[in-house]
Amino acid sequence: MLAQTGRAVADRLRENPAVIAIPHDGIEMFVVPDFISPAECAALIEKIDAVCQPSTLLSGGTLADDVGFRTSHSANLDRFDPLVEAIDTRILALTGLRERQGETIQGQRYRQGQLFKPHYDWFGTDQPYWPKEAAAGGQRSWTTMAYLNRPQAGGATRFTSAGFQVEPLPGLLLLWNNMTVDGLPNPAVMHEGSPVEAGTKYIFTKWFRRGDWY
Ligand SMILES: O=C(O)CCC(=O)C(=O)O
Ligand SMILES: [Fe+2]
Repeated sequence: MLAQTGRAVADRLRENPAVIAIPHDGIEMFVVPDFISPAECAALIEKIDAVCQPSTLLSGGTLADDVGFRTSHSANLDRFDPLVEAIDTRILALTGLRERQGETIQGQRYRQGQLFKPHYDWFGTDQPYWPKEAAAGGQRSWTTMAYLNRPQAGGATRFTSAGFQVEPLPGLLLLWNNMTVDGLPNPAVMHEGSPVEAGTKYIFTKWFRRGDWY
């Protein structure tokens, strides 16, 4: 099931001329330049600033005790906001995923010195949070993430095991499959939001579940 989802999305992305595959052994990753327009980036940044709160980690997880692990601010955007809805609709058309599989778009703001240490977006099924997540659509299949601006220095998304990084390029959508081609959690997709060295970094993330998130 997760293997099928992974393949269906990847096949659809490969057929789309606007999508660029990032070739890397063992990871399915793609980018779409200019997916978010400059006006949309600016509007999203305003919305993020208006509602963001200190970012959280999954409660009871092994990482939850490390206070310096994720020092950014996060904003759960209103999924019925017309701009958010429009972007959601484009991401669904791009990926072929179902609306109800998608978590609400979450904005992230990193000020100078802030970071998100190396982690997986997939859930550890041995973790205390898992029963709750299992009931809320289950495992995360695809991550979609867009850069809304470029900080003056730092803030790349570094794939720490795979050994490459994606630089914040405003408007760029980055997509990757959190699962292997066999539909199992992929150890190769460990990544971090590396520290912003100067300026502020704004992104959004939207994760997709195996089943219905809501
Ligand atoms: O800030 C980044 O570049 C990565 C963000 C991230 O990994 C996440 O929100 O799950
Ligand atoms: Fe992540």
